[in-house]
Parts: sequence; C-alpha cells; structure tokens
Amino acid sequence: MDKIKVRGGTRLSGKVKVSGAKNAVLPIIAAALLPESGVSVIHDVPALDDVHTISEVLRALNAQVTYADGKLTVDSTTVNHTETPYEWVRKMRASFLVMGPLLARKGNARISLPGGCAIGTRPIDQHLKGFEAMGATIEHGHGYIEASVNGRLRGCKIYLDIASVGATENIMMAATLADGTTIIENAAQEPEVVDLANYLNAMGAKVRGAGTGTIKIEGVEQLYGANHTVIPDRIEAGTFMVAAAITRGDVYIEGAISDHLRPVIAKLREMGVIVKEEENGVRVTATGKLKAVNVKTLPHPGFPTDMQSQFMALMLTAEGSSVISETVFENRFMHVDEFKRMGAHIKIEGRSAVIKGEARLTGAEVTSTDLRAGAALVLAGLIAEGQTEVGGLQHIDRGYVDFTEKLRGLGADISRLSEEEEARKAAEEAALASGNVVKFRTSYA
Ligand SMILES: CC(=O)N[C@H]1[C@@H](OP(=O)(O)OP(=O)(O)OC[C@H]2O[C@@H](n3ccc(=O)[nH]c3=O)[C@H](O)[C@@H]2O)O[C@H](CO)[C@@H](O)[C@@H]1O
Ligand SMILES: C=C(OP(=O)(O)O)C(=O)O
Repeated sequence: MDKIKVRGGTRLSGKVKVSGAKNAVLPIIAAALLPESGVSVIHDVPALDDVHTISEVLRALNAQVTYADGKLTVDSTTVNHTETPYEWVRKMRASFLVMGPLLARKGNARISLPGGCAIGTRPIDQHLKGFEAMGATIEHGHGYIEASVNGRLRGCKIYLDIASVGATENIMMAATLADGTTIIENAAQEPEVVDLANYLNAMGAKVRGAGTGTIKIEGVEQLYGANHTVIPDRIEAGTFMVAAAITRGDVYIEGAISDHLRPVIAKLREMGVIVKEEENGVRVTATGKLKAVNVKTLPHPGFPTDMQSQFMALMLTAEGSSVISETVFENRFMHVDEFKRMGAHIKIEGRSAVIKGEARLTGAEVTSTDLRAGAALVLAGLIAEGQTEVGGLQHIDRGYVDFTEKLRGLGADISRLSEEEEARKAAEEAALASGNVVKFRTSYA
C-alpha cells in the first residue's frame, strides 16, 4: 500500500486550485440516470476514486459513461438493469443514491444495503420512508433492499426526522418524475443539494426551494440529458485553509466560495487567522499564536462534520484547550488515537473531545481511518517534528485530487511512495551509504 511521507516545519505559501466537489458530483452522476433521451455532459468532475466507483455503478446498469480531462459524459438511454451489488455499495455508500432515479424511471431498484462505516452506523431509514410515502413497496432480504412501484411514484409531503443530505437528494431525484408535487420538509440545505437541484432543473425538472428547509418538486413526464458544471469542493477548500493556518502560512485558495464556507471562516477568524474573501477565492494568512475555540458540528449552515478532524489538528496548535462536539455522526473520533501517536493530548467525553493546545507533535507512523481523518493526519504531519508516514491512503484517494502534489506546490516537504518504490529507495540509499553503488532494476523481462 502507498504511504504519504511528510516532514514538518515548512510554512506553506502560494496558490492552490480547488477541484469539483465530491459530494456534489456523486448525486449528480446518479441523477444522470434519469433522462430517457439526450446525453449529459458534466464539467469540472474531479478525478477521484469515488467518481470512478459511481461511474462503474452506472455502467453496470448499462449506461454509457466516458471521462476525460474533467469532463464526464453520461448516456442513460440504454439503461436496462436495476440492481447494484454489494461490491459497489461497500466501496462507497453514495452508490445507494441510484435508488431514487432507478425507482422513478424504471419502477424498481434492488440495491445492496450500505451497512455501517468507520464514522457511524449511517442508517437509510429516511430514504426508505420517503420512497414508501411516494407509493413504493420496500422489501429487505439477503443484504439487499428492493423497492418497486406500480406505475409512477406519487407526489406527497415528506417530513424528514433528520435533515439528511442523502435522503433529501434521493427523494428529490425520485420526485422529479413522480405524478404530482412532492414537498420535502426539514430538507438538508447543503450547497451540494442546491447543485443537484440546478442540474435536475437543467434536465427539465421543476425543483424549487433547494438550499432552504422546504423543497418543492413538481413531477414532470420526462427529463433530457443536460450540461452542468460542478461547484468547487468546499471541504477540500477548507482543508487547504487549515493547511495554511496550521503552518502559519499564506495561501490563496482559488475557487473557494466564501458563502459555502461561512462556519469554517468564522471559526478560523475566531482563532485569529486572517481570511480575506476575494472574488474567485479566499486568502488565508496566519502568524504567531492562535486562540482555542469550541466547535459543534451541525447540518449546513452549521459547522461541517467533514471539517471536524482537520480543525482538531489545527486546535492542537492553539493556546489553551478547545472542545469539539460531534453531533452529526456518533463515531467520528477515530483519528484521536492516531493524533495521540504523534504526541497529542485529547480527551473524549461522550460525543465531545477536549483538545489540549500547544502540542509538541512528533512524526510517527499513522493510519487514516476515514477520508477526512487521513487529510487531518497529513495536516498534523506538516507541523510535527521529523517525519510522519500516513497509511490507509485509499480513504484520501476517495475525496482529494492530487493531495500530495497540491501541498508540495505550496512548499510542503511531502511525497507519496508505493511499497515497491520505498523498498527500492531504501536499498539505493543503503548502497550509497556503504559506497557500494549498484543500479537497481524495477522489473525484469
Ligand atoms: C456523499 C455525501 O454527500 N456524503 C456526505 C453526506 O453523507 P450522508 O448523506 O450519508 O449523510 P446524512 O446527512 O444522510 O447523515 C447525517 C446523519 O443522519 C443519519 N441518518 C441519515 C439518513 C437516514 O436515513 N437516517 C439517519 O439516521 C446518519 O446516520 C448521520 O448521523 O452528508 C454528511 C453530513 O454532512 C457528510 O459527512 C458526507 O460527506
Ligand atoms: C464522510 C464523507 O463521505 P461519504 O459520505 O462519501 O462517506 C466525507 O466526504 O467526509
């Protein structure tokens, strides 16, 4: 398995460009299953493992999907399968987002039950409650959920018990082709929900109110493939904002949309970080001591849980103790033990963590437990004394495009090595040190 090696101590500076948002593009690609005619062309699609996974899900349903240079083309006119096996849902929970489009367009869908993951149990009851309210019959068996409807889904009023992002998106997609009007109350208000609604409307859907707690969807007879450009990734942007702050650097994050980052900007400013909102990005500068703050994760527009572990890394450098309350996922503190391996003092009390500031971090071998935890460990490595080796990169690859390269572009002492490269490098170094210089071949014919 690959590892990221980072040596702490460099102040980051320069410019970094944000890629398209993972959490926007995944539901958008699922929604590309809806049109019965026309081709969708989606721009600014990040080259992520998750994008590859959802593309494979669509191909397994018999859609034609091509990807090159950030442009993804989907032709769903040929879709004739309605089953998504465990293989794909296990890799990425967002695969479950094809249920709404399949049910709306084909009248049935058989999707593997996602199961829990490293950050929580993550049930899907709100998705299913919505589909049932729209007239679908739901059956569970052999690890699968099968949903079917006689004729079309019916528009109705659905109150979500939790403002779930995925449930809002799945129900919204299903409702575009339903008979009548659907109203989702206590809907998720994340910018990615708005981006999905914009794409659906570009295909001919009638979605109003996305970005508020009440979304109204008037069902239409048919949708048509459309062009769409994905919004920049606010979590990637936030991660680089923290990278600038943690190294007391000066970084311009091109493409970051301030309005999507209100809670992150507010908390950085509260800590004493300078954040300048510019027309096409934000500039983050930090020097000297930062103040401890308290953070509570909440659905948008609250502080995003996907920024929690990166902020924990930053809090380790503040003066005094900070508290994080994680209210979105019940088990999103797995990175704490990894931070402790680097010398951090963090105490978990129920769903809160108390983070002691002014930590003297030392480089260590650590493992990513989820996508954001992996990024946070790299951030901690940027300020640790000596070398940090971060493993479990399959998590980081799900959600960050060229993470190592982008950080190196800002001056970080960072590299990514495969096990093979690492062994070869070590042998070369040993040979050089002994004066016995030999040429190593990486392969033999
Ligand atoms: C691909 C994608 O967009 N992923 C994001 C999405 O995940 P996802 O859409 O899975 O997150 P949800 O908003 O659905 O989950 C929020 C909370 O609601 C609970 N829940 C959810 C659905 C349900 O039917 N029942 C239920 O109890 C979950 O277990 C969790 O505790 O939003 C999360 C919360 O901002 C982010 O961390 C993820 O990065
Ligand atoms: C939790 C995340 O993603 P997912 O919902 O795809 O697991 C994330 O992006 O931090």
